[in-house]
Amino acid sequence: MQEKGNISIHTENIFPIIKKFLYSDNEIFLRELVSNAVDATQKLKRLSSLGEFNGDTDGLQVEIKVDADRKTITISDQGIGMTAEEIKKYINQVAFSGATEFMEKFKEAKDAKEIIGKFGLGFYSAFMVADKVEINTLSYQQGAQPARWICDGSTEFEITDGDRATRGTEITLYINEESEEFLEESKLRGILNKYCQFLPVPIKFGTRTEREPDGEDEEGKPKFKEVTVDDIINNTAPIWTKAPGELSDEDYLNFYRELYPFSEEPLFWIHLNVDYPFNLTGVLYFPKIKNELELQRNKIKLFSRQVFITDEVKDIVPEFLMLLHGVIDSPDIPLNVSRSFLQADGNVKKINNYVTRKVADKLSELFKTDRKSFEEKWADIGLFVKYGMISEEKFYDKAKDFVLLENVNKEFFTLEEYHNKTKDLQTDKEGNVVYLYSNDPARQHSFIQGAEKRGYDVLLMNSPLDNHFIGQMESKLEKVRMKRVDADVVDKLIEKEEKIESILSEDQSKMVKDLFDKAINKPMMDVEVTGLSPDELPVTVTMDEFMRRMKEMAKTGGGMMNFYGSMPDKYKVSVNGNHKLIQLMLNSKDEATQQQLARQAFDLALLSQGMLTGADLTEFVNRSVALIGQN
Ligand SMILES: Nc1ncnc2c1ncn2[C@@H]1O[C@H](COP(=O)(O)OP(=O)(O)OP(=O)(O)O)[C@@H](O)[C@H]1O
Repeated sequence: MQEKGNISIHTENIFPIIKKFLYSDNEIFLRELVSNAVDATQKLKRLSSLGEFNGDTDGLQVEIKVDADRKTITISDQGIGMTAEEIKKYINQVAFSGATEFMEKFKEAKDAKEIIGKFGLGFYSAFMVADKVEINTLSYQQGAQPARWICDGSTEFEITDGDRATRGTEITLYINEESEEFLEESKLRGILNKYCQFLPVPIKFGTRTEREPDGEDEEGKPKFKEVTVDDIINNTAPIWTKAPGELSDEDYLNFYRELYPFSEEPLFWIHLNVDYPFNLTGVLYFPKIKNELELQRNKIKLFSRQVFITDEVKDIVPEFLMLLHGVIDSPDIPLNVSRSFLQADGNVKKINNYVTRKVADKLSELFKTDRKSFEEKWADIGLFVKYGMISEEKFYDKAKDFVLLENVNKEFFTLEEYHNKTKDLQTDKEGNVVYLYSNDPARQHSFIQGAEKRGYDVLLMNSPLDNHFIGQMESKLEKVRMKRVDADVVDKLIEKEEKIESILSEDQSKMVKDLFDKAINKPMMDVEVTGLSPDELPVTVTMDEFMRRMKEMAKTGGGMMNFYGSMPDKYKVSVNGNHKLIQLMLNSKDEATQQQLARQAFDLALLSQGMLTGADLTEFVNRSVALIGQN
């Protein structure tokens, strides 16, 4: 038999065009051809289980070989094979019908890349790297004749009788000049590891030597011999294909190590398994995140029936879940994922919601069953939970019951517990419960101490997301305000009805203000004389909560925020009129001494917050030395 024909493509130059646009990703030819070989093998197994094929299906494998001299790569399987009729139908028509459609769409397309993503490349992706492709195949059907198909990348093909003696298909690629890199064994191995690591049929790529026990020597010590075995590059039964009940913790940990060698152990994991309304399996691991938000991304691998697709899972899992590691396998996601496809696909949204829910459920379960360990892991989990709460409404609704607030004394509270803890002492005159927080306990030590002396509690909010988280809590929690502990003097942090009166007369207050204004002599320092408890510090320097937040936002945001960003830093200098130092100042009639005392008290306030630097610090030290010397 010999038959020549024309593949039904109207445009002659289809391959050069496809090649050109797909060049950056041309390694996927191997994924496509190996998965076809795996499919053919799986089909045979299915026929066997249906009783439609009676031969042996044990030990079926797919083999990849490179011949650097002949410049060929062959992919062979022992699957169902094809008859000449089937080649015509599946290769000439089916495999290439995509190409025809592709060309039609391509002609009117504005963005070629988008179009490419929508089409399964399938068999003809072979022409991205090969000048000529040959199929040698023998169908499993009784009495089938072997067939050979050759195509040189033009639209012409040739089918002849083949000489293959065993069932299955062998595809030979005659690698073109630009693609010779694929003839390197290490290159090919890398691609196989990337795409085929978990395919369900053993993939053989060459051989390797192994040590095998070989009896005992004269002294009774075990002997070993070197044997050559097939190098099977894949794990055919990765854990996500198994039922959770069959798996131990060690299995999950081992799989994690297989995915991410040299990584720290994960904190815990979730086994995903759903078959309605979409199919999805997978295992997601919670890594130790700490603060390296950016570094951790792109660690989830996406598979479709155990074929690796991509590790860019944006759009398939919500943004915050991209911090997780692991695998997701869904046949409902096509091999060639394109952004536009994902955005339009209803399943993707459902997958998104499902994964979010499962993650929230798992966290909730951990919290309920072992709160102590949950608290211990909070440094890692916390960032993730907060990220989720900020970015996903659905996640917020679940996480609000297990998100923890940590105070500066390393105690943990749920939102409800914290509210109950603080509501009595920390409610202001407008009925708002004011949550105090510190983003830098070492620096804000004196403020924290002051607040704690009042019986107030101070939260620790020092993670990179806390600014957003604080904003979110205020908008979600009714009548809760957040204030950084150094936003004002402690008496005014939480404004109450009762006021401590200043013992100074109006004139005296005015005098003290003038004295300080003069001594400080800085336009960004606003002096205010107020009556605080006598045991509060004589001078405290603060920046208003609103102003500080606006400035912080201006650093990251733009637009309206620029207005605040461009304003100079403004601080409030609260002078405690009830402190005995102020009396001392007023009693001294010598203005120079008064000035010196005012400046010294101001500098001490700056010093306690690490704000005293440069020439001011030097001057302070000199002045202090002089003051000690006076006694
Ligand atoms: N190794 C093989 N053994 C048996 N049949 C094969 C083999 N390779 C390809 N075929 C047949 O050719 C058809 C076309 O293959 P092609 O890869 O282009 O598309 P596909 O596998 O159906 O879909 P996809 O675009 O997702 O790869 C297959 O559906 C299959 O029937």
